[in-house]
Amino acid sequence: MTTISSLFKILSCRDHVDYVLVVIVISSVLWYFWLYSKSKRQSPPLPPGPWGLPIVGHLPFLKPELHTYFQGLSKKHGPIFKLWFGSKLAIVVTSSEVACEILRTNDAIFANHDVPAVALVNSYGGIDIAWTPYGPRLLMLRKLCVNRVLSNARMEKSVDLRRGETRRTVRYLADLARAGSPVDLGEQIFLMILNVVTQMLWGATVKNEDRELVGAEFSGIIQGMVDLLLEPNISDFFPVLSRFDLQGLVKRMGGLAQRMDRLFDRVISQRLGMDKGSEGKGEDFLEVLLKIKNEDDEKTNLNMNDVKALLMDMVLGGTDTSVHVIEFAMAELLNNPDIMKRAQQELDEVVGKDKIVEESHIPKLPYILAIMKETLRLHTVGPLLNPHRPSQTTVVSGFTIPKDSKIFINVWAIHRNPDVWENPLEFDPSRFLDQSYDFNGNDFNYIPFGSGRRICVGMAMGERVVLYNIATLLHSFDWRHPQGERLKIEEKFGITLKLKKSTCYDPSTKVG
Ligand code: HEM
Repeated sequence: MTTISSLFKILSCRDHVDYVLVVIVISSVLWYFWLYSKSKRQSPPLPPGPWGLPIVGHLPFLKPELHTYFQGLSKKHGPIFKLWFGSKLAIVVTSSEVACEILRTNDAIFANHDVPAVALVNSYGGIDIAWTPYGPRLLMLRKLCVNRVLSNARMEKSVDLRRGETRRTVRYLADLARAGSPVDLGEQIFLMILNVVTQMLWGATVKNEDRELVGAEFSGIIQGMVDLLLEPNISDFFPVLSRFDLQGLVKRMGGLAQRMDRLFDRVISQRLGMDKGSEGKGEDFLEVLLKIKNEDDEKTNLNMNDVKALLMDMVLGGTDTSVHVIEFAMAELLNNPDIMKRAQQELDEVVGKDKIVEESHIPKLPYILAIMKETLRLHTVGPLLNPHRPSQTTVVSGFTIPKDSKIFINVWAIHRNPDVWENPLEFDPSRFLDQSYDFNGNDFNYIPFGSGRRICVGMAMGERVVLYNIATLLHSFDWRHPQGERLKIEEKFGITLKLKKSTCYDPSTKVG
């Protein structure tokens, strides 16, 4: 009672009424700010996305050609949308602006990859470049590879190893051409690139008589690993189940990884057994990596498993990608004889009709470079990059992207955006002749090698190998479809995009 009566007393006094009004106004303002800051503190929503089923989420609805499937969904759900793969949240990005927010503005946060269960097995526990999370160790490994193993200077020293392999394939194709036999070019390109890559890895180490044997064993293991990396794995969608390896994929990868490890041991012991005088002559990658391992440098500090994991990266990263770029380029050229003729004219002018192509000619072949760029635009062999993973929850384009979600950047769809590319489905290398796009990932409308901290470390080697081999195939032969038909160029989605059906070609020899 006393309180109420004193309140009345206060209110009855005019000074006190003013006082109360001031308190009410201040409280209202404070309350408003509290509400405002509370609403600010609530995180923005997750990106939109289609409905999924309980537990399995969107898994039952996925289509094998993920790149085209995601492109279709983006038309309905926008440039950034979400899907649940079991308990894993996937975020799909389909615009260069959002890709830039992820790969440039927030690059340090998103510069990690989501390691599939099987990849842990064939990468010595994820210690290689592709799976090491962003941090000092990754920076050290990448620097070492870019500056010392895959650098342009190092490439120069291994020119002879690459030339030998490519010329060997040309001689074989020339024999087939003379006999009038059509060529399964996909198979030949695979063997040629595999040999080129292995020559660079240990070509100066493995003796001639052992080469075929190592090559055959190696090729079988690589194919098996690529297939396993592609297989959808329950352990990745429900990590709590991973220890059961319900599909036995980890076990199968373990078998292949053991075979590969034995093969690495065999090659390494050959190199270690070589007499001191032969060191440095061949300049293969193995020799360089072993030298780095033996250096007394605290910052580098590689052990033998690190060396093997890096060799694995180069094999897996270097083979499939380059093979498919060359295969797509040749298929498009077969369908576009005018473009093939223009490329051959450039080669005849720069190289000469009766000479053979050398890597030193490459900087003088802008049209061949434009063919490679256009092939990588239209048939982006790394269509979704290697999915990135944020190390912390982040806001992108007004949406919350939770820590550890799986980020797919649909570069394939970005490269076909009609607002940027005129007639995007047409194969037209001349759009690259003005040099406005390069491979460095600075313009997010064109990022075939990725961009930022996780951009491909083998870009210099990939560019060289692809250009040199396309140039050699076009300069040495005229190519035709055996039945003279137009090819149906269909893509097959995988860790790398490839031609659905390998095609037969009719080569006729220009120079032997
Ligand atoms: C034309 C040929 C090639 C293309 C189109 C290509 C494309 C790519 C792409 C798109 C990525 C993923 C970037 C990302 O996740 O953001 C990548 C990563 C990588 N590439 Fe390549 N690549 C090629 C050749 C090579 C070669 C020749 C090697 C090695 C000898 C190589 C080794 C790697 C490695 C180790 C990574 C992982 C980098 C990391 O995660 O930090 N690539 N490449």
